[in-house]
Amino acid sequence: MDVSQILDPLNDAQREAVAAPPCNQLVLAGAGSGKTRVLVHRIAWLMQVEGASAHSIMAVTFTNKAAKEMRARIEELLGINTFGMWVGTFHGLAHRLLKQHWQEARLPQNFQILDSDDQLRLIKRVQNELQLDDKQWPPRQTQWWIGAQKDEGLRPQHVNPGADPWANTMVRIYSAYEEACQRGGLVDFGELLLRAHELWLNNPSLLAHYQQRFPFVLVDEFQDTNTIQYAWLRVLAGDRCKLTAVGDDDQSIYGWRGARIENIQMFSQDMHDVQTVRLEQNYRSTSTILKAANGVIENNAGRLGKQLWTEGAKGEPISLYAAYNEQDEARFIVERIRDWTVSGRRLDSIAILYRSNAQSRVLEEALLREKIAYRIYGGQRFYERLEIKNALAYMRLLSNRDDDTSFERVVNTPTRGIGARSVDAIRECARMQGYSMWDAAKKLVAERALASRAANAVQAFLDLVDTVAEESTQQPLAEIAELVLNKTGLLEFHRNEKGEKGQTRAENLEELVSACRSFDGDEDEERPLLDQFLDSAALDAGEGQADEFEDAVQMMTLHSAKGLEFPLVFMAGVEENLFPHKMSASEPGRMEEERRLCYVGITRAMEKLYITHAESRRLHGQETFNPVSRFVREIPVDTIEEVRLKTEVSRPLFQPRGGAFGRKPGAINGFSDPAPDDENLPALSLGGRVEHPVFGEGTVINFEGSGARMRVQVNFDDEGSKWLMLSMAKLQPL
Ligand SMILES: Nc1ncnc2c1ncn2[C@@H]1O[C@H](COP(=O)(O)OP(=O)(O)OP(=O)(O)O)[C@@H](O)[C@H]1O
Ligand SMILES: [Mg+2]
Repeated sequence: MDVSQILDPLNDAQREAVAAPPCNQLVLAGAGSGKTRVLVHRIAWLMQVEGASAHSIMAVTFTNKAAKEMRARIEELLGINTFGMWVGTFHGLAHRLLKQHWQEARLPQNFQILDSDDQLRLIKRVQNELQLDDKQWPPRQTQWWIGAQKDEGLRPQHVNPGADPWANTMVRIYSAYEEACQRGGLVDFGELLLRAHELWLNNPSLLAHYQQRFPFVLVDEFQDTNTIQYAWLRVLAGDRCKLTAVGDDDQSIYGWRGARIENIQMFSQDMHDVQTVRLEQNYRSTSTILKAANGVIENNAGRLGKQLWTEGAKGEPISLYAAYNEQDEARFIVERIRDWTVSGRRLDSIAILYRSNAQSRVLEEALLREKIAYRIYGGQRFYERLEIKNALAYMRLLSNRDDDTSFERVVNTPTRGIGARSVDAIRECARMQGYSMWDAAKKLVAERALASRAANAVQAFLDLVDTVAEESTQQPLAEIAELVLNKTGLLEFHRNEKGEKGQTRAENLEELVSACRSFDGDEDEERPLLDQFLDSAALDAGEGQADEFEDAVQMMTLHSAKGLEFPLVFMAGVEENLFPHKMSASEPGRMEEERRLCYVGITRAMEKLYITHAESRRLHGQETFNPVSRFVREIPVDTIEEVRLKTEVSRPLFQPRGGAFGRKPGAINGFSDPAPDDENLPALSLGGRVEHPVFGEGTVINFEGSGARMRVQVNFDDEGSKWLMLSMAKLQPL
């Protein structure tokens, strides 16, 4: 039997894990140490050497994509089909199980999965039936609460609300919601897991069947399992099945969604005869990148503690770029991508990582402008996002009431009591009369052809659009966008959604205001800026996602980058309040989770890492000034190098005070031989005092570039040192 292709590509510690006799295993190791590789090779080993059939193996992965890759890799190693092997995410596997055993799970055969939006709507309906006011009982909050109970494996009857009236009401809604789901044959995401768990608990013979079927279960990214997932695994494993859990406590980043790092420690206690394997050699990154990552994560307390080393080359230093704003940041990244591809590298060797979804917009625009293909991993392109399309539809109606697509899109968004039947009637009338839907709606209302409630709602919608249109005349584009978001209730709707999705949608909407603010339009165009903007947004959306096989830059949030690796990585927006996210500041636990996220980000890079931050950033419609992230300061200084733009002037222009800078007297700009575009710039001198409208007073300590692109570094008395674009910074010499 030739097992060399399974064992040869492994080091000793990895081999020990892969070739161990069947046992419970915990592989605990840092990023890039080959945990996922061990998992894959272990499966190959079990099949090749222990005689396990594909049928007898279950592997849990973090994404469906990872599942696919795992199968492909095993098939490549063994040259066999993995048909019958269960590989997937917890949710995917639970769904598969429930589909097969719908009767035992007390579900109708054609049960439907409720996505988060549908779930919210159902919760609203249930609350209305219970005569609970949405304002007092925000449905998002209820949704979040029910999800949290399910993640902990709790049904309504398991929750003890005590005398707390709030908790009592939550339990009441939970019960009613559960009944409604059961009546409708509906299963939400949390329910998939809970139901699958109960399926086994309630059906011992079925459980016995699966325990026999799956003597081997392997789990990747174990540090991010929640209570119900872990319970599910343990029940399945019983005391016969051998469980291999692979993880890294330093990469636990889903605590906010109920994941429990403690499961790693529990594992050794709960399972017997656990072989614990530590992998310490990193194969992914240069020693510089590894050192930086280690430097950051060391600041967390209570780690399980791991050493990570590499034989890899030292590589290039990490480049830190202080952009003066988000546009400059995007421009910088695009230029570096160009440099990289000029040297013959592919685009898909590059990833741009960011903390929040809304950050992608400026980056996307810069890439589109430069015609660089990109793909947003695990998400949609900005202008294709549901909430953005809704807002744009309103803006289109302002400009053209006869835009039927937009009319249909938002006539009942956010919901205002215009049902499908009324919309059908409007569409039909429009068709018969050759009207636009807008005109048809007006006609039907005037003729009292709709039920009175619907008619009122339609009238309210027509009035709303007219009013916003009226208020928008002569307004700048960004104000129009703000009017739309506020008056239509779109922003409020998403803000009231509890949980990450609502938060993300609200942020994206605010980001749309930023997009409007920085939209210049074409000077030669006579059409209103609004129309130009709408066209440009439609074009951006129409470009479509680069398809799966096209060579493209990968863009994603730091969360979705887990488990992946790329030769070149950009971490963008590494600023306080953005990353660490401002919501984490108050809780030490959350701050440590943000730091782990930073560790995940840094360790995605194989050869080269760029970290960028912006002195000023327009995000979510607001201009913010954030200092560089504390995480950057935690990176050892000898691994990092600040990127400076080349100074384009060679003549000495400086006026050091007291000669500390050892240059000939002179001003930074404007004094000797001013370039034409220098004329409006304030005359500053090195060592001179200046005042900034936001940062207050400070001392000029450095400069680079020239003319309109000159940047100066000012050490502000209260805010510390910052690089500012001289032409934009509104600095006053004192
Ligand atoms: N023994 C080895 N020899 C050569 N390359 C290896 C070895 N082990 C792993 N690698 C390579 O190192 C990289 C990291 O491996 P892998 O993705 O399995 O690490 P990981 O521990 O799962 O990382 P993460 O914590 O980020 O999920 C991969 O490119 C992998 O192919
Ligand atoms: Mg991995």
